[in-house]
Amino acid sequence: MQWKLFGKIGKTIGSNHKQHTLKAMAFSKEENKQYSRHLILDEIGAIGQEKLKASKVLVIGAGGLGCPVLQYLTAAGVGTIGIIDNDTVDQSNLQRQILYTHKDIGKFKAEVAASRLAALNPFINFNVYVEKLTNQNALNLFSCYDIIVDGSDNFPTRYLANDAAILTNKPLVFGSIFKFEGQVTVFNYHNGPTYRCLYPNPPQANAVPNCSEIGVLGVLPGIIGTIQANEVLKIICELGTVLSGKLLTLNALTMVQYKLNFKKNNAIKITSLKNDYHFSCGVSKKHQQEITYNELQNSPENYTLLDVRNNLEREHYNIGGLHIPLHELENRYVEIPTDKSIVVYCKAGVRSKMAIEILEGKNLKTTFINLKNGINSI
Ligand SMILES: Nc1ncnc2c1ncn2[C@@H]1O[C@H](COP(=O)(O)OP(=O)(O)OP(=O)(O)O)[C@@H](O)[C@H]1O
Repeated sequence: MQWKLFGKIGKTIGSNHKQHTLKAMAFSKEENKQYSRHLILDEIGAIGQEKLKASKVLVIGAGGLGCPVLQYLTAAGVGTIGIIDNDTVDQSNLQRQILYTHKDIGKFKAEVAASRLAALNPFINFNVYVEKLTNQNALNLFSCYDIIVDGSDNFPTRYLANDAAILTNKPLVFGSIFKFEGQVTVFNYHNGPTYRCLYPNPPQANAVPNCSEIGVLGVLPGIIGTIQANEVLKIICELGTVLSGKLLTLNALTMVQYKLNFKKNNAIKITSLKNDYHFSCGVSKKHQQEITYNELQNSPENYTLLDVRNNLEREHYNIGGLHIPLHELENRYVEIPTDKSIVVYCKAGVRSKMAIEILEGKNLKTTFINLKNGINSI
């Protein structure tokens, strides 16, 4: 596993924060100054701050949710923070991923995040993993931390993180966002309810689009990520009531929030990680032909292009071809010529897959091919 350390290299102190020998931790004059507003809180004080320093938290994803989680955990003085993300900064991330600037476009998020966070708090150890969380690395990685925070944006990662948290006996602080709504809860807290108790069945193939497909209010991950960070601090400092068995939902437009109770389902047993989380989460159950943009460029005359993005995206940039937005496809598929194979495209290759599923049910006498990773790949 490839990882780097930023900031101060700290002592390794067990895997369960409750077992840390707190008296071994001493704060420098500088740390005392940095954490002074925590230190004067009766509920945190020196003991709580020592617990924070002794704790190790892994954050999956340094995106919309990960950025505020990381900032507040760093500022609060969580001693060791792991950041796993294999993605690079894209200009469209800057609307909500507040650790990054224009200068960071194209750089690895996990690396940029760690160097920015080290400037915020030089007393923290950062472990940077520029890779994807997979069923190959999850168990080893999770076992190095006390608490896991899920800031990812996809179902395979959520089910994988859930199962790995159960197998390594770690609390998993979950957050998710969709347009104007967010959810937060804590899974597997003291063996409490898990993601599979709340959502036993993964959604149907491509049934739920992600932020790049549907959009998200920029401030929403800030709100939800901050609530996730709050849960982490509560767990470490043993404060308040942890959101275990309770799903907090928040609508940023109405500011209405609910706390929905859910129970542990003892019939659900996780004994090992699954071989293929992509398959089990239905990202692509049915095999679809795919073509890369480079392959398409070799013989464009052999294909008709079909753009299924919305009007605004089309106006902003397109690579030609017919334009039928996904939501109009059911009514307008008859407009598609069938003399050539159809290469369907969208921004990231998700809506185009949904479009192909629809079109394949229409018995048109042609072949539909997905443009791999959409026009993002150009
Ligand atoms: N399995 C995984 N391992 C590591 N990081 C992951 C994994 N799955 C998702 N992520 C990361 O989680 C972050 C989620 O961030 P966010 O929801 O803001 O979406 P994004 O991918 O950055 O942006 P967009 O969806 O608009 O393209 C991303 O940086 C992504 O790389």
